[in-house]
Amino acid sequence: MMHKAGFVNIIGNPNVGKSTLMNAFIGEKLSIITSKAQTTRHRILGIVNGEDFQVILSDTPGIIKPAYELQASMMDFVKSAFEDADVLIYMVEIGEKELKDEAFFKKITNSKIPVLLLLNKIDKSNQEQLEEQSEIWQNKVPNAEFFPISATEGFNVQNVFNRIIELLPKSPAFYPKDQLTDKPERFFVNEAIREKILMHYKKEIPYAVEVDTEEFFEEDNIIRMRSVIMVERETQKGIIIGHKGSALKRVGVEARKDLEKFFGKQVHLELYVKVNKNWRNDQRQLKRFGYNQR
Ligand SMILES: Nc1nc2c(ncn2[C@@H]2O[C@H](COP(=O)(O)OP(=O)(O)OP(=O)(O)O)[C@@H](O)[C@H]2O)c(=O)[nH]1
Repeated sequence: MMHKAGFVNIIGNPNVGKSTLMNAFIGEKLSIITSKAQTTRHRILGIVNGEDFQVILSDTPGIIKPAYELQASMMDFVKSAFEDADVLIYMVEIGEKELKDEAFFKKITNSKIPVLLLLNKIDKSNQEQLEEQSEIWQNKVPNAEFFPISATEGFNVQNVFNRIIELLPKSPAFYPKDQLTDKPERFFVNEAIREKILMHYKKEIPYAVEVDTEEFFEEDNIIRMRSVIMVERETQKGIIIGHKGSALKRVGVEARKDLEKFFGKQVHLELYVKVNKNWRNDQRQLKRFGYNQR
């Protein structure tokens, strides 16, 4: 039996649905999803295994013009997406007319790697709009194969996946077949907590937050975790904690429930909040959180 394996990188503007698609492929909630832009900060590797294939997916942060150091290093992850892929997925959404970064757009239209152009969220459109946008995008990226999809409804998702398998090179697997991701367990703890923070706090708070899981200790029946929520200012700390600790408690309870599902085990999660001034602009700290590869 012929075995195929390779790397698929998903790129596109913030909030178009890249994480949702990756999770639809994988069938697990690996990448956090919220309705705020810039949810994804890292490249996340997700692996879909079949008897005769292994698809290794990277979900990249949305394309943005960097305004501060964190964003600059996020864009480094995106650049690296062009270097190691066998298939590129370029995702746009209904209503989107152009890519903000022209240099980047050129890279896609000149790509030597096969490009699948996915027009996502078609569940939100009518037939007329769908036809109009399909034409616009096919003209803009003539080198790509075009698929209208709905990542949340699962429309056309299987066809895209089948096409990926066809395009992958003949190769043995790169990772053990029972592996789902290259990220350590602590990473998913951080992400689960960050998801709740994105959901429950407004404005600049989620963007000023980093989560670091300092302890992850697995016993027979329970996993004990301790995580610190870092903010940039004292005022933000107060907001995160909330009146009599109620806001923080809600984050903890909801994250714990998700983590219990994810790990299939009882979880004890201890959360605390710490002020860490300016972490987003500090090269050394960004490196420590795994952002900076320069
Ligand atoms: N209606 C509709 N909404 C969708 C679809 N796919 C994703 N969304 C929603 O779009 C929002 C953003 O989805 P994400 O998957 O986080 O987007 P992303 O491109 O990974 O975002 P960043 O990480 O910020 O780059 C979420 O609210 C999703 O539920 C779809 O097919 N239809």
